[in-house]
Amino acid sequence: MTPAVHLVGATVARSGRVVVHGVDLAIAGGSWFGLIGANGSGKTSLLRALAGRLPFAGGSCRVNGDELVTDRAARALRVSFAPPADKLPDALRARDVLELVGGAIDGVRSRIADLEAALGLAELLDRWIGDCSAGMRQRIAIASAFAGGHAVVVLDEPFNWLDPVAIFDLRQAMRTRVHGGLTLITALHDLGTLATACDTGLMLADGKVAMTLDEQRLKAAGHDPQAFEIQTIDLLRSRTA
Ligand SMILES: Nc1ncnc2c1ncn2[C@@H]1O[C@H](COP(=O)(O)OP(=O)(O)OP(=O)(O)O)[C@@H](O)[C@H]1O
Repeated sequence: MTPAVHLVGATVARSGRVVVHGVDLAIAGGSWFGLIGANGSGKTSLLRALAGRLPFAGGSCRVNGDELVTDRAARALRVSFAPPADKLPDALRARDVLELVGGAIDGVRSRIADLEAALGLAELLDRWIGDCSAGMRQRIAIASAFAGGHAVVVLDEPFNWLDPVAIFDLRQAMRTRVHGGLTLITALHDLGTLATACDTGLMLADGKVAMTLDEQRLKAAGHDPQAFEIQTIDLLRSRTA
């Protein structure tokens, strides 16, 4: 079956320096892919390029079979990406942001009804972003990634700043969406979520693939998250030493 996302030799440069070197990965439709790695290992650069927010410097990037490596605009249309929560404009309300991304608010709310409770959105809609806490901004940023009804959604560390209840509820709601066909790609620093919620993934180190996490490996990780955490931390330490 054609992967929802297929990268071959994907390369990304920042300020003229290559920071993602020839990454290969294939993500099945209707699955949750987790990207892990040390600070500065290239996760955000790779995800921003996939979502058309940065150019690729080389390689191939297919989305549902279509080659889009040189077409940033097409990637941005096909792959939704949550804006960085701290970059949301203070002078807008949550409902303005959601309408900018997804059109009339009633349509957006029906599209994200299953996430509304997890994100506590009803209480946020009319709040000015300038008056929001970091966790509230993160809730709005995540809601906006789903507002357009995309089938492929990229979230860069979505659980940052969220309280434990929101993390639990959002993880469950996103898992249910993945069962329903969503392809979800997230950078994560939380190995527990990787082990228990993701279907596949990989570890980046210095912009290169350091470990591929296939379905079998993550299933085993889900059965013994502690052992997985120890092995993964050891590998992360050895790759950043
Ligand atoms: N705007 C930028 N301009 C130039 N270089 C950048 C920029 N943003 C990131 N980089 C560099 O690109 C490399 C990869 O950074 P990136 O943000 O992709 O890593 P990351 O794995 O997402 O890190 P973190 O876990 O800290 O978010 C780093 O060496 C970083 O210094």
